[in-house]
Amino acid sequence: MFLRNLRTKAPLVRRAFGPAHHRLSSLALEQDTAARLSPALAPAPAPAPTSIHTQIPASIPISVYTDIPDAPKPKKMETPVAYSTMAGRLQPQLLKALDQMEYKYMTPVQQKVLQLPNFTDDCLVQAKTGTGKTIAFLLPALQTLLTTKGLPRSQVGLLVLAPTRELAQQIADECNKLTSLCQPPLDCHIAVGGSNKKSALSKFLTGKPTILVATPGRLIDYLSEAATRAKFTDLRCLVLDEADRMLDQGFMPALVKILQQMPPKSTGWQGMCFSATLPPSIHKVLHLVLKPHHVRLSTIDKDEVPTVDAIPQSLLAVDAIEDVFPALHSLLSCEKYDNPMLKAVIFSSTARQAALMYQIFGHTGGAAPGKIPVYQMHSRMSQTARNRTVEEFKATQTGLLFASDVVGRGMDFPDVGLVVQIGLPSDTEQYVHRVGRTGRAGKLGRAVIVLTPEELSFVRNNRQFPIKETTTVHPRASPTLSANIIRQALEKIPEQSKTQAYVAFLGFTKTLKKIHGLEPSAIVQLANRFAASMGCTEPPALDSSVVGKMGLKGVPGLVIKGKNGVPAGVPSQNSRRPMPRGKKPFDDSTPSASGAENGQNKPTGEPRSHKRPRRDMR
Ligand SMILES: Nc1ncnc2c1ncn2[C@@H]1O[C@H](COP(=O)(O)OP(=O)(O)OP(=O)(O)O)[C@@H](O)[C@H]1O
Repeated sequence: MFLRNLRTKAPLVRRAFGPAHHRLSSLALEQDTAARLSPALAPAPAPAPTSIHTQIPASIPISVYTDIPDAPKPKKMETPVAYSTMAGRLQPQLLKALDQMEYKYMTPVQQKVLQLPNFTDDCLVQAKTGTGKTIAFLLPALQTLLTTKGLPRSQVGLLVLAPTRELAQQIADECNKLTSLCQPPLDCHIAVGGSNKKSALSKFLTGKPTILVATPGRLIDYLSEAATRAKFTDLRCLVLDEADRMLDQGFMPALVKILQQMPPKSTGWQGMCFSATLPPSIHKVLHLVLKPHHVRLSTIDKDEVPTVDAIPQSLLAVDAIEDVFPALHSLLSCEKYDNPMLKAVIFSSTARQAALMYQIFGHTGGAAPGKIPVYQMHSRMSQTARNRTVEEFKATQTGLLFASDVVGRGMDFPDVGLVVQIGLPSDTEQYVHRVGRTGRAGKLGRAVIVLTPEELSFVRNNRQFPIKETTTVHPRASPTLSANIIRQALEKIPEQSKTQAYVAFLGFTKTLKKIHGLEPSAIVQLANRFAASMGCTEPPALDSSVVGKMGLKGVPGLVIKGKNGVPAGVPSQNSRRPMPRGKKPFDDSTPSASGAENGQNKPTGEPRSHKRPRRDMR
């Protein structure tokens, strides 16, 4: 495998993934790199290398990582309990549906929830990603709906709130499977943004929506109508999936508005909060949906990390931001070589970067390894394109999905074997959820995080995760070839895409100022190097209003339209000569140099969703 036993060869690996000009550089350049990196990472100076690579100063002191704990030993599996034992406690039509879904045994979280003496208790439930929490909250809630006398089917008895449209749809799909045998039917409606509100609302008002799965924004729209509000007077259960997200500052105002339109908690509706991560910050707001004496369940031990044990987590530390795309290319090529049916999700920090990487690796740039479909998923796409991507990526056996965090939580894409995170997640919880897109339902998976020196503090500050620095150079890895393929791909990417990715990078990096510890001028410098890594010969020119909104007015290094000799309203010519340094012919000497494998001759990775992204959806 590509990423193994790094410790002995780390300096070599990092050199291998440096851009062409790094690798051609003299010792002086390497020393310069070391000086640049050490302050970011190591409190102590780097130990002198003692290996055969003595002539190469270790840019990152290996000792920094030696105390990262090994992956925890998997917990002893408890004997699974069959769903058939729930006869008498769950309605026969639910049990039959579970059987049809081939869910013979309860997962641990399902077992814990279904062993509660009372299915109508308020509860806060934590269980690892991919362990069946959806069924764990749906079953007790559906059981209540099916057994409560006097609940009119045209009234919403169960309301599930989820943070994203795709997750809401996925929950509704699972719910429909569970209720498929119920007679009379239990109708599940969905209220999410990006769809035709008028027709969905009309169906909701004229139909029998006993269950509603919604995202907060669209539900608030719905609730502005008195007739819609009247549908909730008999509410029996409210579930917050991804509860910590639903209760964070971003969603809190919307949640409060929704709760104001619901019957008061004193009417007795049940509150259920589920997530793989429950940071302490949520406890002060739990009272909004849970009674003070609610039940707390967890399948995660106190001293255990919330990531799945069966997912080895690796760090691929690159020398510099310029190395990220070539390193990713090399990683994916080697992974594809090892596993021709590779199915991977590659997360980016921003929608624009996800779109850019889709272009680099997909139809436009053609840098993906041969014969692998490439998909994109982010908030800048139309909802139709997003839905199509979800459907197709769920169904495909192999493919690369370049995604932003719209699918970072909750989404269940079967058989994803690899998750790659490019750069920092927005927070520790998001790291856990992204990793959790693989290794689901007991399957195997691996997770890699690709970090630049400026980002390595994430590993240092989160030693609870068993992240191992990666090492072994894969025999098929050819950094020169990867750098060249990426350079060629970047030449085909429209300048506008690069400018958008640059602006998004600036914005995101600024929001993470606390993590980076970077001053505004350093953020701009880093963003300008990101621009260089996209093949821009100068930083993209920005409108001064954009710069003002980001709070970066007057920060040196930015190119402002109408200033710096750049005409107003005209984008800078930043992509005419991409990556001018280190331009070299393809490295045909490596085994993986065939055009078919590396996409030199034709656009590899046929895109599956190439509808033009819609502007500013978020
Ligand atoms: N009892 C079961 N037996 C077999 N498979 C199951 C069972 N329950 C759920 N699954 C499957 O496990 C997978 C993960 O389920 P689910 O999406 O509910 O996980 P989750 O815990 O909510 O994950 P996340 O934290 O990422 O939201 C799904 O593919 C689901 O079909």
